[in-house]
Amino acid sequence: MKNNSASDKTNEFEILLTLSNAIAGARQRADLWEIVTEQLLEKFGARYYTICLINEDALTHTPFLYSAEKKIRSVTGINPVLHEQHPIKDGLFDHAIATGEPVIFDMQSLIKRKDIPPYIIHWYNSSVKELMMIRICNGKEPKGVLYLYSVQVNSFSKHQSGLLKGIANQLGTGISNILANEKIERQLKEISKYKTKLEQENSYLKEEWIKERHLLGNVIGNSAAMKEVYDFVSKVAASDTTVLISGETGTGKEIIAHQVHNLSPRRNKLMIKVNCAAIPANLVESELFGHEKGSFTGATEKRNGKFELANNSTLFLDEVGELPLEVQAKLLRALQEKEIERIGGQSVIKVNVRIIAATNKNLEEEVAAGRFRSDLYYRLNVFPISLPPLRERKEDIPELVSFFINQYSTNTGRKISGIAPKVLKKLMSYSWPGNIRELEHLIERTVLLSTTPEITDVSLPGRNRFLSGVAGTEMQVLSLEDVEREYILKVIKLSKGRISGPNGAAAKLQLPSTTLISKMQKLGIRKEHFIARNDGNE
Ligand SMILES: Nc1ncnc2c1ncn2[C@@H]1O[C@H](COP(=O)(O)OP(=O)(O)OP(=O)(O)O)[C@@H](O)[C@H]1O
Repeated sequence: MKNNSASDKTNEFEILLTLSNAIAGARQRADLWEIVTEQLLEKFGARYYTICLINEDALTHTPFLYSAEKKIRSVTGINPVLHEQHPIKDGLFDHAIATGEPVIFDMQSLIKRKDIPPYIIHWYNSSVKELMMIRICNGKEPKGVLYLYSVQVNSFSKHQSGLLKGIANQLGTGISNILANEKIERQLKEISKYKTKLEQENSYLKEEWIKERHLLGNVIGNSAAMKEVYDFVSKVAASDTTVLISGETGTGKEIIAHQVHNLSPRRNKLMIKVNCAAIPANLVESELFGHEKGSFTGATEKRNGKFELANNSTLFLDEVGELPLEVQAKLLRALQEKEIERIGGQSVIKVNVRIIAATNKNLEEEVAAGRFRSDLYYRLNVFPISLPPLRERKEDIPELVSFFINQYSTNTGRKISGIAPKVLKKLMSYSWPGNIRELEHLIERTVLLSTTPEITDVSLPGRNRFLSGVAGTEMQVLSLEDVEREYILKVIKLSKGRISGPNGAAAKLQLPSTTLISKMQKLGIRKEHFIARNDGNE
């Protein structure tokens, strides 16, 4: 294509038309790659090509489309398509942009120039003899440069200028369309990721909503101890006061937290729960305060924390005693300042959150042991509500039992009408270390296993720890070991968990503390037995 006769002109026009149509139809990079590789190169006698585009910084350019790297034969083995940012002012790229006309270089002489860009050296080492460059514009805006490489000398000619300029213009429009498509695809992907995240969040909220509705009105118990709790709940609910609910495991701390929230002006929004013990220590902070994308390894997405989710609502911090000390400091700050900062975030976010915290630990002891910040303890302990263990409100057992029988027989479709009085007596004589949760699970199991309309037996845990003084005629016979164990536990609790010293359990039992400790080991009494049941009165 070196002459410029009339028939060549017609030919050029046809080529331009064909290529323009093909380029206009390209939707993706792969389409354009095929057109350039299969239709354009040959027309110009080129073996390889690169299309380099100006980056957003307007200072550098990067390869956008290029010959299949496997096909390039380089004597050094180095691929000349360098996937990096090259300065626009590299003496060639800027020259092509500035002239707007095709520029042709003989590689032999080009290589002798000072400060030639590294990619030129590599193309030279790939047996390239000639280079032709043309600016690519979208309308008037320069987008990049098309580099055509020939492995023969005198392949390119100035006569090809008109055709090449026409094609470069078409390429400019085609590339802009492809970039716009890629941007839309990226955005769609983002939207779909965001949608999945929202769906997950939504299903969490729905679950909590169902739970909350279910819990409303289902707080059972009319004992004096529970009436006192309800009284506290009704007094504190309407305010924004921080509530600290304490009690052994399974005493209903969460159900009471829901009650406080549901009686508060914030009830139209969901109470958000964080179980501080269930989340690995290194993730609690992000769970509470959220994080920015890339703020730590694994933070691939920006995430809002539960504090933000609970804005204008209630945040329930379950098992607050398990919070690592450094997160305690951040929680304190959030409570004091009423603002939070996402991990890796640059700004603070104002939040209006009512806090309800719960713990089955004795937080005063945790403070004394240096495991819980005293300033945070005082911040949380504004309005304490202590839930009694089930063994201290045994009069609630019959009502709870019939409530759970009802609930589980409805759920499982079994027709269980009630429980035999002797079985109820057995339940009332048990000490319920797992409290209402333990009772609930036992009834659930029993309902499933029951073959009669009335429950005639229950299977309590192996070493049944029955209480003395049970009303009724049956006397539960305990092993001596069980009695000893119960008694020692009782004395230790009476001594506020102290074993040795003048007010310790050993002194009260008139035993050397070493003897008491070895007895405790023999009987399997561990610290959590008397610390968890901090106010037991068995
Ligand atoms: N007064 C109650 N009436 C009816 N069900 C109750 C009552 N108290 C607790 N429950 C039920 O007992 C189970 C345990 O209650 P909850 O989770 O509120 O206890 P918790 O004190 O928060 O326990 P943990 O400290 O182990 O988290 C739940 O299924 C709850 O519905």
